[in-house]
Amino acid sequence: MKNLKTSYARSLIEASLDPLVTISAEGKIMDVNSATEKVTGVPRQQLIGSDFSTYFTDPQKARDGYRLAFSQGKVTDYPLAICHTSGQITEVMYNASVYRDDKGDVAGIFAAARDVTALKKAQTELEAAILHMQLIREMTDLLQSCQKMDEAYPIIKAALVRLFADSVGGLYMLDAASNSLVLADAWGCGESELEAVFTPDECWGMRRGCIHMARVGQSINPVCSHVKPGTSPYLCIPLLAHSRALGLIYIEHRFTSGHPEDIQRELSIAEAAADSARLALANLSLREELHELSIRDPLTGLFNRRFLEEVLDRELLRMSRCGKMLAVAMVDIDHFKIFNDNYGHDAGDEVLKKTAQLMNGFREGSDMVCRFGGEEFVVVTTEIQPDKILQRLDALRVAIESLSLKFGNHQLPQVTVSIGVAIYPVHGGNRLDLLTRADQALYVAKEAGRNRLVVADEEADPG
Ligand SMILES: Nc1nc2c(ncn2[C@@H]2O[C@H](COP(=O)(O)OP(=O)(O)OP(=O)(O)O)[C@@H](O)[C@H]2O)c(=O)[nH]1
Repeated sequence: MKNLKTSYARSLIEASLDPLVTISAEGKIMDVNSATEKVTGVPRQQLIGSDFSTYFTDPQKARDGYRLAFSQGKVTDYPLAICHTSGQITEVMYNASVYRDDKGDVAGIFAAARDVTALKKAQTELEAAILHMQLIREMTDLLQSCQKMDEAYPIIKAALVRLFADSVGGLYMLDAASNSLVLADAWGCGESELEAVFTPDECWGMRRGCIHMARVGQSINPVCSHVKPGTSPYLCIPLLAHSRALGLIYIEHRFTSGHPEDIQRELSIAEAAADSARLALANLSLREELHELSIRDPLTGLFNRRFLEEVLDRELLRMSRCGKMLAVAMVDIDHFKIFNDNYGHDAGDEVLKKTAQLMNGFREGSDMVCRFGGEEFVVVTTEIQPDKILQRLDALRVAIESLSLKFGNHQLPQVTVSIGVAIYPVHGGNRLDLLTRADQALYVAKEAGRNRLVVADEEADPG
């Protein structure tokens, strides 16, 4: 009968998929089931009689739990990690209670472990997913407040660095003029480690218009030619808005594992981040295009009067803070009406364009040239030394005088300009005063015979 009971108890213990163990009062293993052999990788004969704590990643914590069970009579859901001889770790929760001998004294502990590795992994993944979503939301919020593309790049970069920890990557923007992707920002490496410029054709992600992942597991995806040899698995995330290419995010990433579901998760994160970045960049590029249109004169491509007024106010404030001087020069083409009257309006336009081109080439540093209206231009130069700027402006006048312009088969007459100059703070402290004084000086130049430069009179009143 006793044998029957023992055999019944053994069958029950062996039937359990959870590791079960009895431990003596001295901390030696007295009995185990086969689930314990499996989780430790150690055969039963070797386990029995050995110190129970040595099979855990943290033996001290295991001994503390054992003592707790001894003093309290039991412990529930005590977290430990069992280390297999292969190095594989199994996260477990222990439930243990004391057992007593015939006299009622505590003889040892009976402990049952529950494998919570999958649960823990799911928990970690959930926490990571929440963190990722928070980061992407934060990035989206910040991107919505950006006013320029340049402000958006560091935000996208910061989010990607955190989303793909330990990654190497780069943000490329498409330069429409040269049809090339230009590295705007890089992380996790020196910029020289990434290709600085390449064409969209060299990237499979750009060609396919979707995320391209290569060098991952068994993937047959081809490696893009912009990727340097010997790099880790990588992702190319094209930034396309309304099927217009804006740029590319390149991420060289140590994927958490080669498991398909892990790879799929990383792809989803990349897609969510790219969606947000794509929308924000599309809005910003549209806004920049509109802004550019609103500040340029369509005929000459120079800045327009509206932009001049905005910049001049800003620059005057800057000059007053740093105590430097600024020059406003009004440049007006002499007898411009003759070009229109004698050669037609298109010839007049040609003269305006060529003069504007020459003036644009004359710029140095932060000089700004704008078309003020009609045949009148304004040059603003900051942080000047008056003598030098007057010399440069007169050199501009001479250069215009030397222009040789043709329209169709006609050689056009010589183009000359008159220039009126006002200097901050000598001739005025604000935009209106300076423009008025420059205009008055221009009038004097015209009256004096044109094709000359006149500086505003220090004594005169702008009013
Ligand atoms: N072709 C062309 N002509 C323009 C444009 N804007 C203004 N004009 C013309 O420019 C001429 C300016 O002439 P005026 O202001 O009389 O002066 P001017 O002939 O330059 O003579 P001064 O300034 O006195 O030397 C006018 O005939 C305008 O119609 C433009 O965009 N294209």
